[in-house]
Amino acid sequence: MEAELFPRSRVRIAPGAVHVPDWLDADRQRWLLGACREWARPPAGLRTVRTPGGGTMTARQVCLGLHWYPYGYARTAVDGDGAPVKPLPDWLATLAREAVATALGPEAVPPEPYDIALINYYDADARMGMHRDSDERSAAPVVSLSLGDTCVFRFGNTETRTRPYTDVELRSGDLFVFGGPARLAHHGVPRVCPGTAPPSLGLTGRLNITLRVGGFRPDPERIMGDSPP
Ligand SMILES: O=C(O)CCC(=O)C(=O)O
Ligand SMILES: [Fe+2]
Repeated sequence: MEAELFPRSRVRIAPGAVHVPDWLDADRQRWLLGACREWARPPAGLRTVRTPGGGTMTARQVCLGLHWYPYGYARTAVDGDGAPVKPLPDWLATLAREAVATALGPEAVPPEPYDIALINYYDADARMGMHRDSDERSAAPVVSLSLGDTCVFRFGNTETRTRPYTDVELRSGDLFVFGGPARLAHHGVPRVCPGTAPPSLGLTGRLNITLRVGGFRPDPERIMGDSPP
């Protein structure tokens, strides 16, 4: 972990997109990491995501609340072991609301509860291409929490996958929230910086947790999309 002379300050990266450095203290990071390790176990645990074009995502993923697959949501791990997705605990939904209030202000906290978490694990070579989080039906802000290795997080625009964008260093404990006019901005992770996790955390690699509101009706088994890859 790098130690600055001055603490890093919060930055509004774009209207509706705010980076809050060091939002999670060391104890909360450890707690969250312990929880991620449990969620990553089968059934419906950490998996490699296959894309419809025949490729695989380099970040591996586990979901809570609803299961994301390219490109929709389901109640079971339709592209994994088929088991029911693990529930999203109330404390994590509450943490998401606190995050939005901190980053964007209390008026930006959505009325509906956060009901989806996507947890991505990046090893030293993993990255994530520019994309939009557009499979949800709600406009509620996306909350992103980072643990472990630092990464370069690229936050772009709603129109194109390319410039203009801003590269932000996300470190262990950082919060990033994007909502309002930034909710559908393209973003990605071009690079992880291996060996930069705080040694006391005990994680090799990087974990990112995004919390989202699905905005789906309670019933159907497969909520969007057609067949899994
Ligand atoms: O790992 C990150 O910081 C971003 C993850 C992301 O964009 C996603 O899960 O959709
Ligand atoms: Fe995303």
